[in-house]
Amino acid sequence: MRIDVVTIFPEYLEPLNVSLVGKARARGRLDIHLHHLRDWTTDVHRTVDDTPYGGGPGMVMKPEPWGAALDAVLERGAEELAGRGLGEGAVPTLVVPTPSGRPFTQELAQRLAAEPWLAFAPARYEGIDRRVIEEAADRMPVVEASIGDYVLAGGEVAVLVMVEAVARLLPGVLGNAESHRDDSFAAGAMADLLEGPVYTKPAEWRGRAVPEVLLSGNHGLIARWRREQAFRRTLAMRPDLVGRWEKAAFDKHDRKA
Ligand SMILES: COC(=O)c1ccnc(N)c1
Repeated sequence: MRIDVVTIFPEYLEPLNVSLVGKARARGRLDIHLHHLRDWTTDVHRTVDDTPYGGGPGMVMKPEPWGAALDAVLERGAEELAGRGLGEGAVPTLVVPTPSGRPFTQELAQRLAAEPWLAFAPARYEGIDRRVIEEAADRMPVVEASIGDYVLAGGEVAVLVMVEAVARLLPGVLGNAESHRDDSFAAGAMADLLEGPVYTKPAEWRGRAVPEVLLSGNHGLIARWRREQAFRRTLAMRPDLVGRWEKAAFDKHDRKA
């Protein structure tokens, strides 16, 4: 997967060089290119923002630098991907992190993980001039996504979240290929349930023993206990998900009947 990020704070994305994402890059699973938005400004002050039409607080990111930056991203990326035989005229899916976007969920992460090329447009200030997103949508898929109901100073932190959530789903990135099978929110038997408690050695620690069932070696009992624990945790922490899970479980049973 190729990932391009256009930003005025490339240093914010340094964490993409370490740990899981860093290893994926070193193994050639991920090819990440950072682009400094100010490289596409034309004035001596390298200005990327201006006052909002219609008045109001803060500043808005100007369309010209973004338009030129996205042109360059598409040109360079298409050349590189064509060189790898990934179809002439390939375009990225443009991901715009914004508090006014659709929820960034495990399902959306799975969808993005299936794409060969993603481009991220993190905004600062009050956001990017709307015409940039509209013009981009004329030439590539655009996904505006929020990582939660809160506002950040800039979208770069959301890019880190989204890239990590996507990268860990790429083949060969997580050590144990099954690791994300039972993730919270993953598809499959634990779909829509939160992950239950996990334990490791020692069997007793500060007077607290690991639940007996996990030491039993009875995989059927262990699987049932884990599902029950996941359901309890979901009921406690995210009762809103229980309805979805019950429906999915019912539909599955109903289909069998
Ligand atoms: C500037 O970007 C944000 O504030 C942002 C981006 C994505 N998700 C959010 N919840 C906020």
